[in-house]
Amino acid sequence: MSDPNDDVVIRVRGLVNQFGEHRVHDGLDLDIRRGEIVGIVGGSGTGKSVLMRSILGLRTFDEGQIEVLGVDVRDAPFRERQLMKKSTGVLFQDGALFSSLTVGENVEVPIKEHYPKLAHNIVYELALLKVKLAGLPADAISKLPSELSGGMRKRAGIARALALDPPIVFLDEPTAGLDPIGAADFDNLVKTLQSALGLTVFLITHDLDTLYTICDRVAVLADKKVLVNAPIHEVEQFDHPWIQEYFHGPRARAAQQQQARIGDASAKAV
Ligand SMILES: Nc1ncnc2c1ncn2[C@@H]1O[C@H](COP(=O)(O)OP(=O)(O)OP(=O)(O)O)[C@@H](O)[C@H]1O
Repeated sequence: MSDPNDDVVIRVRGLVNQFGEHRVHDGLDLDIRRGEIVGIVGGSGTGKSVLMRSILGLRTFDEGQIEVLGVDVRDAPFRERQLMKKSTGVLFQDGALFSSLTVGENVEVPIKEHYPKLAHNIVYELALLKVKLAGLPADAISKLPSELSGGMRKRAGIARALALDPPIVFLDEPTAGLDPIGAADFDNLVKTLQSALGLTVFLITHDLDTLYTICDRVAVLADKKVLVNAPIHEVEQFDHPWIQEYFHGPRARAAQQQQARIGDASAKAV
């Protein structure tokens, strides 16, 4: 199915997900290209998390085909699927850190799982590197998640998602529960990681500021499909009631104005 020369790193075709009588996805297609931050939006219950879990191989979908980095997430041999797993880092909505482990130990979990023979001091150094990459102070490595603020816990989650240097990361509502300054800081971190590491980012969000500030494309889930997957200014023009309400309501206008102010400030700074 995939052309090795194209730059699509996640390819979803004809995806169907159904729970009993309830069909959540019905023939959903989606392409995500290397190095892009793609915001996944849609009303509550439109199946954003189910889509993410399907791509990650955490849910057995009912029909369709999904490839990540050219590997069929369902039908490829076990070894290839394991390699694919190493190539994807995930930050779940609640952070999903082990509460009884320190931040460093949390980051070490995937490293130890995939490289069980690595010397302890090297595992520690790698974990420290990821903690710093996520913008945490070095001493956060020995803290328990409960000793950190919400924003710092999200950063610890990012450090763990980056533990194995994956080229693709999945973020589920990363700015939910953060105050506006914390959310903007987190957006900056994601953007910086994208440019520094060339990361591809699959980003589920309801946060309009995030969509306007850092997303290269926005994919809208509605009517059991991806309605549109395009730069935000094209998405805004798409003729669909949910899109019109979402992108032209008062919250969207505030986000657009904020984005225009940022644009003006950077133009003046040049
Ligand atoms: N394990 C499950 N069993 C039954 N129904 C499920 C299951 N997982 C998800 N669903 C249903 O699938 C639909 C999509 O759920 P999903 O969590 O993907 O939505 P979402 O778009 O991420 O929503 P939100 O924005 O509210 O987080 C919902 O109606 C949900 O109830």
